[in-house]
Amino acid sequence: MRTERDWQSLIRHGERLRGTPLRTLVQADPGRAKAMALRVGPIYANFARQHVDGDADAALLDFARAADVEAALARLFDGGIVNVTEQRPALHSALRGDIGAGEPVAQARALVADARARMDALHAELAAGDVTDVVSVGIGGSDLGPRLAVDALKDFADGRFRVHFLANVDGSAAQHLLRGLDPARTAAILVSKSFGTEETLLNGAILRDWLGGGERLYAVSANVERAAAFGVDGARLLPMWDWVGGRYSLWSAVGFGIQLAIGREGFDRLLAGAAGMDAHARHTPVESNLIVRHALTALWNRVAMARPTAAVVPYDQRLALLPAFLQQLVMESLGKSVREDGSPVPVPTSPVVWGGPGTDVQHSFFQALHQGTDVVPVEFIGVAKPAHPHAANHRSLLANLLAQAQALCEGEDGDDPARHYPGGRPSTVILLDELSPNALGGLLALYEHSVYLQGVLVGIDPFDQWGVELGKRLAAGVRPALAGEGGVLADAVTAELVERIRAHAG
Ligand SMILES: O=P(O)(O)OC[C@H]1O[C@](O)(CO)[C@@H](O)[C@@H]1O
Repeated sequence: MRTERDWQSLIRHGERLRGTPLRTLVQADPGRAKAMALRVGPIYANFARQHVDGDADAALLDFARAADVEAALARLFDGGIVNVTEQRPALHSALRGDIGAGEPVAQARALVADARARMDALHAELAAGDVTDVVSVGIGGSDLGPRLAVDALKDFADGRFRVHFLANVDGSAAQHLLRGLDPARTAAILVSKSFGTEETLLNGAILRDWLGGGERLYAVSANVERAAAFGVDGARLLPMWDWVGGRYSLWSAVGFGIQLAIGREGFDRLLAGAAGMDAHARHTPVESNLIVRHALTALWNRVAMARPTAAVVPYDQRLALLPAFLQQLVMESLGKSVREDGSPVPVPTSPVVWGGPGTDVQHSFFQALHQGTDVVPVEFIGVAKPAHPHAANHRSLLANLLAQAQALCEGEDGDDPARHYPGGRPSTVILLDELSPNALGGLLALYEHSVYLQGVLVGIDPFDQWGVELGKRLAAGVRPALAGEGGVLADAVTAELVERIRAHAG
């Protein structure tokens, strides 16, 4: 656990640096552009426009060493109990490579190999039939990662299946999706680790009825009994395990939809990219470890510079869903107020993560980034090589990315206050050589491990999500009231709102 003194050192460096404009730091040292950059395989990251100097950097690295991040990474990969409140390991790395050691990891890997073989068999069975469309039904971690990967990698689709996603319990989502599909040529995969998630069960029931039975109904779950009770044949059930967190699960059978979209080889390359990042995380000293640098930068902005939000802006339409994926990964993992031992966290935790694809968002929220009263650190993501022939568009896209990052940092003085750009707004630029399955795998693994280390640095459990439970419990009481079947609702405001809804629900 961290001590107050450690935090004070970072906070003091933050206060000191507030007196030195970011652009002064950047302009004073032309070597910074190269010195503060790292490359891991197809992923290059440049931190030169973070508001950090040599002394602050040294303090951050000291902080990481004092928290023994290397041992923490070894603990993660080797199956240590890193999910303390649930007393579990978090073995997502065992889904994609052979980085870890020890008996729990070996056992996990054997289960994973078996699951992959079953995925291949079901894939072959589906491919041999006349199914053209597959609907992956799930929410949160059982949706966001696979949905992002299928969308981001559509240039790599083998064309055999169209893969769709259904998450929201709003019936409009199911209605609009199914309107365009033929039940005779559609299969559904119900993806739910718990098989107890209300949204997935309700949408799953719509799909089961619409398909006319369980013949083309598949599931991925750790709860075999509940899936069977729902009507899923054991032969069409793929496994999940409690040692894989939902938001870290796209590499498992939860990503079956990804395999159906881009083929077994494409899925393998996605996993290989993540495994490459695992190896980098495990074997690279802290000062040149991209994961450590990324995590320390996030910690710096949140704690030392007290930035309450963080924006993610991919300049690539194929990564439009990345901000939504990162919202769950970061905010469900780090949105905690107590440490593993139950004591209050002495510093602010998860930033509010938000964002959208450039250049679109330049025409919506960038005004506030440039001239608003809050400083928002931005993570820009660009892809060097396009997957289309429109070279002029691609140059424009990347020119905008580079110009925005420069403008946010440098600003521009103006006599007219309305036209003055204060600058001093930090950003990181991440460049992928191309948006391949391998590069996407590496990028997502980078974020996973950075979030884990941010949890370690703060002392919280990044693998639980108890905060989501209360609302779910209360919804169970409100539902009958909405149907007019409930008793008296204890909360007067909720009761009033129920009455208003019932007056118009029809
Ligand atoms: O896979 P399941 O069990 O349906 O859970 C879906 C999602 O719900 C959550 O538990 C949050 O409500 C997430 O952590 C999880 O990814």
